[in-house]
Amino acid sequence: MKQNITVEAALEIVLQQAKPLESIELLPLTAAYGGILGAELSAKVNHPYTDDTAVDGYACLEADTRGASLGNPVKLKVVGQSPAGKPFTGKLEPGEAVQVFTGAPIPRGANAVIRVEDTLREGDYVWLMKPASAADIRRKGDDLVLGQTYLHKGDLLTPGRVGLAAAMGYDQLPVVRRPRVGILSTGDEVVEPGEPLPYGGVYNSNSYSVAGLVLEAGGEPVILPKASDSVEGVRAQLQRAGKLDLLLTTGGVSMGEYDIVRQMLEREGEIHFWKVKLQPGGPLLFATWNGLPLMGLPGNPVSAMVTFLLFGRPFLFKLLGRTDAPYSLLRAVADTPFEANPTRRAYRRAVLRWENDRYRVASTGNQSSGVLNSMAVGNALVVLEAGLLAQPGDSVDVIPFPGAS
Ligand SMILES: Nc1nc2c(c(=O)[nH]1)N[C@H]1C(S)=C(S)[C@@H](COP(=O)(O)OP(=O)(O)OC[C@H]3O[C@@H](n4cnc5c(N)ncnc54)[C@H](O)[C@@H]3O)O[C@H]1N2
Ligand code: MOO
Repeated sequence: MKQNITVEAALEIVLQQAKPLESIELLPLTAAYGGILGAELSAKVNHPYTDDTAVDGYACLEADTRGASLGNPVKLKVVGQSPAGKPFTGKLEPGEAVQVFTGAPIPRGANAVIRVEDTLREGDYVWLMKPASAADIRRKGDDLVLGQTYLHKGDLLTPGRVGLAAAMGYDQLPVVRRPRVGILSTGDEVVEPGEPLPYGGVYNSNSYSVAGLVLEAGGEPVILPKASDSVEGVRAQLQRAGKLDLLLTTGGVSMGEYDIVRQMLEREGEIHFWKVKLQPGGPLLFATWNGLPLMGLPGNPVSAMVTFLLFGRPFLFKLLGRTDAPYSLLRAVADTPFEANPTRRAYRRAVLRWENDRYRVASTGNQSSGVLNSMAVGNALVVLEAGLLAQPGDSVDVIPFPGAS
């Protein structure tokens, strides 16, 4: 078992254990948002289907309209209408115009369009106050070319991408199965919200904050009932939960008194590392139990969330084959001091904002790992290498919380 390793070394071990999921399910478009695309997708159609008009107006021959102006309008005969969805099927001849509506195909014989506001209709005729031009024609395949690949394996299915898939002709999408992530909170003092809180008790927040993070990373959280005090009890709960891809436990890792989970690991597990040089979250543990990857998140509410963000989220991204980064890093100007940890890399909760063309960050205040409020008020972590503090005005590295603003 490795101990007291760096964040980078720990992440490498975590990622080594993350095996991309092979299973793909076909989901209707409305169920696909937030999922990860499991295959390359090429367009089944051209879009636009054919050359069409970008404006409401009249299609005609450009040569017929050259020199048209308010003082010298050009008169064309209107020979038909082409609303979107009901294309004009005839052929336009010189001196003629067809009334068209945005999205309608350009009739055969026409090569230009004039906007309706630059015309005057008079019975079967239309006066053009300007020359018609080809600029308002959208060309066949301008957006999508039949057979070309536009969406890629590993893409996060954002609303724009789901919309694009629909435009490409797909009613169902191959989506990577969401990894099932068990969440097991330990600790005798931990009580479920809604129950009376006894002296010295604390409500279970970890299961719920971490479940939200799992969901946000693309996983399916499975909150397990509080661990009973035997390995068999935990095993029975896990069996009831069905097959898991990762088990997250919270609590009980600080001094190796890892209670049931420790017993489980001793009997049938392998600990890959315990303790990482970071704060909060120093006592993080990572193991394999009975073939199941197990991340022992520290019990302190902030530590559990921060370690999930730094290690659990990248693990799930790899399982899902996501091609986007699990989190981003940017630079900001510190508005308040940020305290260093002498021996570990520190991640300080902060409020990040954009002001006068630059990012600025301010501490959320009390940085104790028990102050969960800081994860609600804050929207970012300031990253400080061991021994390096930051003073107001210094430029610092910042990780914005994914999905927060
Ligand atoms: N003597 C030492 N004590 C501690 C050390 C150490 O190195 N030596 N490390 C500290 C650090 S750092 C952390 S982080 C915590 C981690 O402790 P554990 O993982 O063993 O967690 P617990 O002791 O079970 O709980 C810590 C804290 O968090 C509260 N908690 C636990 N579970 C939940 C939950 N589901 N929801 C809300 N709050 C929870 C618990 O009541 C404790 O207050 O250890 C330090 N101690
Ligand atoms: O690592 Mo603990 O999370 O410092 O509080």
